[in-house]
Amino acid sequence: MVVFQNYINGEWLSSKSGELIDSISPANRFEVVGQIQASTIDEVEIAVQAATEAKKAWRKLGQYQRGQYLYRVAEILEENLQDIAETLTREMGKTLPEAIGETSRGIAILRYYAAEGMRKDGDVIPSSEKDALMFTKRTPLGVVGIITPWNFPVAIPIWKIAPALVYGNAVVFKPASESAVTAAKIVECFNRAGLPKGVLNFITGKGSTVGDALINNKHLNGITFTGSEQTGKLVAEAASRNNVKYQLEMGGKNPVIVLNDADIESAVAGVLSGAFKSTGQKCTASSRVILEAGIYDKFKEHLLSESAKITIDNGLETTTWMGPCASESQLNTVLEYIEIGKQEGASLIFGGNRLEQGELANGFYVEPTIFEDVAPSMRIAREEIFGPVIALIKVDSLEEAISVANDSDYGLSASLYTTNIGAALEFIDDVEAGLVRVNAESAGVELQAPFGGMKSSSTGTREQGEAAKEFYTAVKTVFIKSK
Ligand SMILES: NC(=O)C1=CN([C@@H]2O[C@H](COP(=O)(O)OP(=O)(O)OC[C@H]3O[C@@H](n4cnc5c(N)ncnc54)[C@H](OP(=O)(O)O)[C@@H]3O)[C@@H](O)[C@H]2O)C=CC1
Ligand SMILES: O=C(O)CCC(=O)C(=O)O
Repeated sequence: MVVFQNYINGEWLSSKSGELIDSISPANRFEVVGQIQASTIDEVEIAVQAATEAKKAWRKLGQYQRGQYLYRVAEILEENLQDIAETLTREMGKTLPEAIGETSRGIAILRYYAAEGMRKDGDVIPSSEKDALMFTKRTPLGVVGIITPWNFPVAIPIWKIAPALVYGNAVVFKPASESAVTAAKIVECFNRAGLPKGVLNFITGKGSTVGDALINNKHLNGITFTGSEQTGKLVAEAASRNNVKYQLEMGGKNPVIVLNDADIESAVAGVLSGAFKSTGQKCTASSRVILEAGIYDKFKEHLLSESAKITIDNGLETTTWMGPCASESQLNTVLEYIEIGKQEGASLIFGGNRLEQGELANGFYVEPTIFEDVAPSMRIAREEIFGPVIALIKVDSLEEAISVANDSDYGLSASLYTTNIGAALEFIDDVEAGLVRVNAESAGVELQAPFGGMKSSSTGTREQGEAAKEFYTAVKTVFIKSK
């Protein structure tokens, strides 16, 4: 059994608790992928102290030199791509091609932020005084706490750690327990790149203890979090209490509108991929499919025939299109929502069952599931399920479709399928979402563009691309006169 330690002040260390947590494979509950430390609250404090001690030298090193470290991490991650992608699939369940894609994305993110090392960190602003020089200069926050979920175990940690580091912050990183082995392997790439001690610290353990101690630590200068709305609220409360800058990425209930004039093939392909890839466990996953009445029957028929072709099995098998849910609790949530949908009076027209034939009985497999006759007020049309379940909703016009799409507490991603440019422009203008997609699926974000949502989906400034700088730095406005 491989045991993964914490990484604090440049050293891999076992927790003083002496307790370990098994990280199991969702494809087979009897396979333990590795064991992680059930750390103590004191160890969180030690990790924050290590970051606090390291932050000044790291800031003084300069942005260019910090970027050079990220290039080295990218190279090491690339050398280990296959192993890390396989670990991701074994630990979290998504298919190997998806895991390879995600790990490659992690490498690209590292290189993007490595190059930030050579980009500007301020602007010159004309002063009203003729002999003065006035400019802004970005400065790091100091110590940033990073808490990540299990659904993108490589990409999300990297899209938080890489900008945090290049902009000069020291980091304490607590990953989701369900994907902590993959996270440890990512941290090892930073270690092998020779990062100065204390600049990146990694601590595992339960969210309710280790995560709670981190978000309530008074020495943090920033907290970035991706996960559930419930935990996000706790992060916001703790950060507000301690006057710490924070950024939250939480849920979605992402609509896909398909108009009568849409290309059916492309709309069905987009819905299948957006709703069922990664077993629907993306905050950008499509969950409400809002169809104009004139295309409803044809779309439904094609969607059902394509859904029937989905192969479900262990993500390591080359023939698998969709893997298991990431955990037993996630599977149970999905099954509960399927029951809720039936009780609410929606019609189940595809799937709806746990899969338990042969080896599948040892894992957390569920069929892709499609409901119709779904009213926008039903819970399956309002609450985030985070599984392969979609609700078909019939509407009579674009205006009604946008109104249904906006009738949600969330506003992360929204798609429209149409060949009418006027309809596309109206949608772009009126839909309440941070990611607005036309003739493209709701999931899948580009690393160089801002990522985040409206309403309950996100709080704080955007992640990724250049936008990340807003969160990880503060602006100093400098004014200089010659005498
Ligand atoms: N926006 C997104 O991308 C995601 C959304 N979700 C949504 O959340 C639901 C539940 O998933 P779940 O994994 O339970 O999400 P959580 O919000 O519980 O977990 C996200 C992260 O927060 C940590 N955490 C948990 N409790 C606390 C706490 N009290 N203080 C500080 N950190 C904490 C977790 O640690 P630990 O793993 O140790 O509990 C994990 O690292 C999903 O069904 C889905 O709807 C989930 C994942 C990603
Ligand atoms: O759609 C994507 O690629 C990213 C989704 C995401 O960030 C998430 O599910 O947390």
